[in-house]
Amino acid sequence: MKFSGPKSGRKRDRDAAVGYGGGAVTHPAPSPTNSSSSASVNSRPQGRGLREAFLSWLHRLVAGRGRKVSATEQLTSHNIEQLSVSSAQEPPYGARQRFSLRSNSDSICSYRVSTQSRDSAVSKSSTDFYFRGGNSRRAALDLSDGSQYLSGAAPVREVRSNTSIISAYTLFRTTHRGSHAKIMKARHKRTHERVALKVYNKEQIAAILWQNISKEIRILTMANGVNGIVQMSDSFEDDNQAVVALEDCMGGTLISQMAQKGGQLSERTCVKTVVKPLLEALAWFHSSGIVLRDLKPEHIMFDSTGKLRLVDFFSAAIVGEDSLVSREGTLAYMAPEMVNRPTPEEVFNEVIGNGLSEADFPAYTEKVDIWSLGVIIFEALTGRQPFLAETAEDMRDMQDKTLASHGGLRTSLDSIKMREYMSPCALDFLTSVMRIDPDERPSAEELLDHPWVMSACKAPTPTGWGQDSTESFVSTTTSRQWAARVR
Ligand SMILES: Nc1ncnc2c1ncn2[C@@H]1O[C@H](COP(=O)(O)OP(=O)(O)OP(=O)(O)O)[C@@H](O)[C@H]1O
Repeated sequence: MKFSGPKSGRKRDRDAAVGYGGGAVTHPAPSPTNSSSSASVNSRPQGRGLREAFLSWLHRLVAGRGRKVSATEQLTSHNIEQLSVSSAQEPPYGARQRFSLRSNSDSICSYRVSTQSRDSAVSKSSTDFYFRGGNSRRAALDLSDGSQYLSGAAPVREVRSNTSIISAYTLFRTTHRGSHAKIMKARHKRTHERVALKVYNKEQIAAILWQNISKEIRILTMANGVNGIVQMSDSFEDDNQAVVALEDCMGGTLISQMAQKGGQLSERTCVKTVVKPLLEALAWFHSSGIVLRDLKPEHIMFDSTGKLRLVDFFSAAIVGEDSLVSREGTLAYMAPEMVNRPTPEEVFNEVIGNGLSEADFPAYTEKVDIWSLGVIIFEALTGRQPFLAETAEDMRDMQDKTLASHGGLRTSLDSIKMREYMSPCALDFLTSVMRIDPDERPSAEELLDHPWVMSACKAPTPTGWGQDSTESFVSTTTSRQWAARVR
């Protein structure tokens, strides 16, 4: 398989986000021959075609959204396997078919079904079922674990009219046009609360990524009350648009804070205002099975009191639901194991076209976020991005060369005349984080105990942005002791 390389992360601008190129995925109309199956389906009325039973079940499943479906209508992944395998019109591996189905539902779900073909030599294969309900809504259903839907455990969101959320606000002002959404500042008419409305126009997003919007809303719902994560006060989604009302992070991004401090942060300020709260937020995400995949300074914001708030979970993955195989994020902050990955569209096309399953691609882990954290801290302390390249190949080369060279990161610091400004303890922190081998990177939880973090947080310095100091510091606990503990 050959995949196109990501865009460069050199320029600090919104276009640097990569991995979302390509057009919308098309969903062909169902072929009548697909329905000619001879397999039987358990728990379904006699005499009904498999395809009709399947359609009916899917329809009810989506329409019910979390309501219990009666036992006679249940069609398990085992049945789907039979349906796929016994298809009359067998594609090369027997188990791959695509259905385009109609549904009146306005629910949002996009799921893949992994099937196993008994008749083919391929042990794993995937089938993607796509729904197009109402106005070309795309949704697909994960039948591999239909139980969560059948039992009513699926998250059910209130669906309201677009105007009801928008009309609650006034004084709109667009402040950012991103790759997926527009950010508008506004004020709530009744409470006078200032919000940042994130407005997605689905026409401008590849259909294969629509599910990411619902996922972002879900993650924001999960993060309710969690420190270090932007708080959502309202959300709305329909066929064409999604709007999320977020707390307004009036302190700006890490980039703007660095700019105000002359381009870089002192170590103490960096640890207290960025590293520690970021590690705490990451520890929460990772223990909740969420991998961010697009951690960068533009997504690190601050509220009016200077408290860190992470934003933008469009590219995040939920472990166990999403496969961690495709390339996401921004090249400059991408972990080495992520850089040469295929885009989501490329993975999708491989699955549909070549009989591969997503499970055939090697998966990465939450350690991709730990790498990004290292790059961000390096940048916050030095004002420079440690790795800059135009292409994925160059980036991998640079990561390897920098870290494998004698002196590693120290050499990079020498080259930008920064070594004298970084304490040995800070350098030790960065060196332990920026490892080519993800297994060698400590977890967020472990990093919270790193002497650099511990000692800076004990020191009696101002909280928030307050008065900054240019002083660097060395911890009393040796980094070696910490390293021995986490190994
Ligand atoms: N809650 C918020 N309060 C204030 N500003 C925000 C908020 N959320 C986002 N922003 C601003 O909007 C920018 C883009 O937000 P976000 O990354 O969520 O959207 P996006 O469409 O994914 O943009 P991009 O493609 O640039 O990443 C942020 O970098 C920040 O400057």
